[in-house]
Amino acid sequence: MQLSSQLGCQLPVTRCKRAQSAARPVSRQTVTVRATVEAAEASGEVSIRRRPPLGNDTQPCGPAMGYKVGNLPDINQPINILEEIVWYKAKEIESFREKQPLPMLQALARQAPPARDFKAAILAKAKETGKPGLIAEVKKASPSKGVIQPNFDPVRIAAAYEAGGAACLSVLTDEKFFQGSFDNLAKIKAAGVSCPLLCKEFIVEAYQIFKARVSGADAVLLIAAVLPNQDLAYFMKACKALGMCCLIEVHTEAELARVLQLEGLEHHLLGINNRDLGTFKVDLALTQRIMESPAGQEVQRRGILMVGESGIFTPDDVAFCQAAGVGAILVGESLVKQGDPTAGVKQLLSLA
Ligand SMILES: O=C(O)c1ccccc1NCC(=O)[C@H](O)[C@H](O)COP(=O)(O)O
Repeated sequence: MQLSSQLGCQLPVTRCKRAQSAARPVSRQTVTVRATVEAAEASGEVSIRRRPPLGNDTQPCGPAMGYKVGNLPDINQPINILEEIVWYKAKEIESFREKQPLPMLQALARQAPPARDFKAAILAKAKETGKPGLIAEVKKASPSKGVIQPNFDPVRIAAAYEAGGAACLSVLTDEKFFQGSFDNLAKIKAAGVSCPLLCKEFIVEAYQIFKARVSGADAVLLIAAVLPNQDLAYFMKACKALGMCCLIEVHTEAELARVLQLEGLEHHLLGINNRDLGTFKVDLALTQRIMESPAGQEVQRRGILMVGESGIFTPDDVAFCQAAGVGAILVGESLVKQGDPTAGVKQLLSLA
């Protein structure tokens, strides 16, 4: 594979630089000056820090964007759940890599059946139903709600979503915080479900993209709060080489403005996640606000497929997101907790 030598480097350049700068001592004053909510929101830059490679005991992990120092008892603690998840990923990836080194995954990826067209499946379903294309999420648990579906059978749920009219499926693979797994993804793929599959993971290394592909994913999630544009571009390139599409997720208008500078977005999807990662509150009005902003208008002008994510429970919520201008919705909790997910999908999309 052409890209294998480039992708053999596990740390994109920007991440190496961040790790170095994290090693410098951080004064309280620096934190006070730089770490304001306004600065984080206005910049649209990455708000999630990486854990220093040698651990927080030996290296401070840097000022926390978005938090006033008075609100943060210890800058070496994660500022929110997303940062906590991302810090844990380093350990998790290391343990995966011990069992399956990258060259092994790359060889398996070369033998895998080709990825299916995630974006085309959404557009086709939206045309057929007149509703936003549904990405239905196979989600057992979450940090905000704990266990959502105790009677969790990923293959049964995936097949039921497809029968109800979902365009694509999202499969949570994070084990520690969502009780998901890459095995669930592989099982759903092996069961012959024909909806294209999104690997819902917290990607920080190209290794995870290969693991997703080998497990049957057709698309992966990339989170703008975690990844600077240089990393996003690098991972988009890796996905393209593997025939996969990306769902690039933003939480703010400024993040959207930043990711709009990336090339080739027309082949991918952008998502607005309505969940505040500090409070866990979901607010669909965020999708509306961002779609009405100058960056949102640019998305519409350029015909980029937009996804409304999180907190969608009723047909009215679907109509609200559609009116805001999104062409797809990503729904987990409200569908997965239903006894009959097929009926749940039909009801949500008001399909006969
Ligand atoms: O779901 C959470 O509690 C959560 C917490 C921290 C980071 C991400 C989280 N969820 C991931 C998602 O984006 C949702 O699973 C997805 O958008 C579906 O949301 P919902 O329909 O509200 O289950």
